[in-house]
Amino acid sequence: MAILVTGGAGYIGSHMVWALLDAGHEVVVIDRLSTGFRSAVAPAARFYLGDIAERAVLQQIFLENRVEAVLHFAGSAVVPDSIRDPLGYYRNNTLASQVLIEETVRAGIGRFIFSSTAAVYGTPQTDQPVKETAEARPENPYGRSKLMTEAILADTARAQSGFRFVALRYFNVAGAERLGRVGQSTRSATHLIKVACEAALGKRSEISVFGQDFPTPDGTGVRDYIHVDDLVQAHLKALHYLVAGGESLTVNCGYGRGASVLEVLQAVERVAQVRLPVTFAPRRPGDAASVVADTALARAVLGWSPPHPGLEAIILSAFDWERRFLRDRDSDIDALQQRLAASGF
Ligand SMILES: NC(=O)c1ccc[n+]([C@@H]2O[C@H](COP(=O)([O-])OP(=O)(O)OC[C@H]3O[C@@H](n4cnc5c(N)ncnc54)[C@H](O)[C@@H]3O)[C@@H](O)[C@H]2O)c1
Ligand SMILES: O=c1ccn([C@@H]2O[C@H](COP(=O)(O)OP(=O)(O)O[C@H]3O[C@H](CO)[C@@H](O)[C@H](O)[C@H]3O)[C@@H](O)[C@H]2O)c(=O)[nH]1
Repeated sequence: MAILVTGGAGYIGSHMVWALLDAGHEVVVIDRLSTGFRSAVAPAARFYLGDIAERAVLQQIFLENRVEAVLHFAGSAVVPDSIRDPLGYYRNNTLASQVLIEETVRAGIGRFIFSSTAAVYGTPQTDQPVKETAEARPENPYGRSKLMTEAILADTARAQSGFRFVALRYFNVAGAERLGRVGQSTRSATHLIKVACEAALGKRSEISVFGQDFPTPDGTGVRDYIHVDDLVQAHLKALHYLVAGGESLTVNCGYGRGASVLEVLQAVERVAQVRLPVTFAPRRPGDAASVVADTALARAVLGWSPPHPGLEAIILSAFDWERRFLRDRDSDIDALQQRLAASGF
């Protein structure tokens, strides 16, 4: 039996593929390579170049492979892009997901894990950390496009007794795989930690802090940054949960710890031992002030309680990947592992 990973050539999906293979699963990937890379897909995975909105390619995959679960990462993931191109985001995150869900149900596959996001909360109105039961009030089309897909999944699971899902609401994912086989290679990245690592290595001439007037302790945006390896482990737990007969579930994936933009930039400066070329800019449209996960449900129901590496350890893994990516793709993985171990990660 195989696991289908949509978006398996992307940042998080490529880490997932390695982890599934390591756990002994057969893995099938579909990716249209819009933001992902063929080279990021582990060689042992079976790769289909295609769009999840294309029914024919999905039907071919389900015909040619005995798929027991779908892990759905494919999507568009950049908040500011969603403001510029809302229809593109609804098309790719909501409508294309609807096609995938429909074909999954039609193929009789009853287990589905969805990459949702903390962006569904907007800036939570209740006290933080935010629980899954908090009212979802997304502040941008990206968050709304994902929330609609959550609704499609919930309604489908209510109507189809054989179909169950876990929607994982990721907080801000960062870092590179501990083993160094894969990392974040996103072109023209907008993610704070990646952008800051690029600036530290001279790949960018400056890094902007978007907004200093948020209602947060230092006025800059606060997020719950989580290491990609820990997120991938949450998916393995979610898969076991569904296989064991667990009911459909929507659950946060974060550490329950917030860091401001300035705290992240200071940590990058400590890790990289450089001063960053920081400039200050107005708020970025669609950005929430602060969002930090309540982690109780993930611990209680999935048994997922990652060891909470420090922010610097997450940044170090991202920075080392970025440097290897820049200088030498064949650099010594042992040395990287030793540095990560020495950092307590
Ligand atoms: N990175 C984060 O911090 C974060 C946080 C919350 C949720 N997410 C979600 O996790 C998922 C993966 O994010 P990522 O950071 O790895 O992004 P990514 O852009 O690196 O990966 C997305 C992958 O999906 C592929 N893809 C996009 N649309 C497709 C389509 N219609 N058909 C086939 N392939 C398609 C892309 O080519 C890419 O390989 C996304 O759904 C994103 O919304 C990411
Ligand atoms: O150059 C930059 C980039 C970001 N930020 C700020 O840093 C914070 C984090 O921004 P970013 O790294 O772009 O992440 P988010 O906009 O929070 O979105 C990420 O995290 C979400 C979950 O919280 C995911 O759903 C998205 O896919 C993912 O891009 C925000 O306050 C931004 O305003 C800056 O100040 N300067």
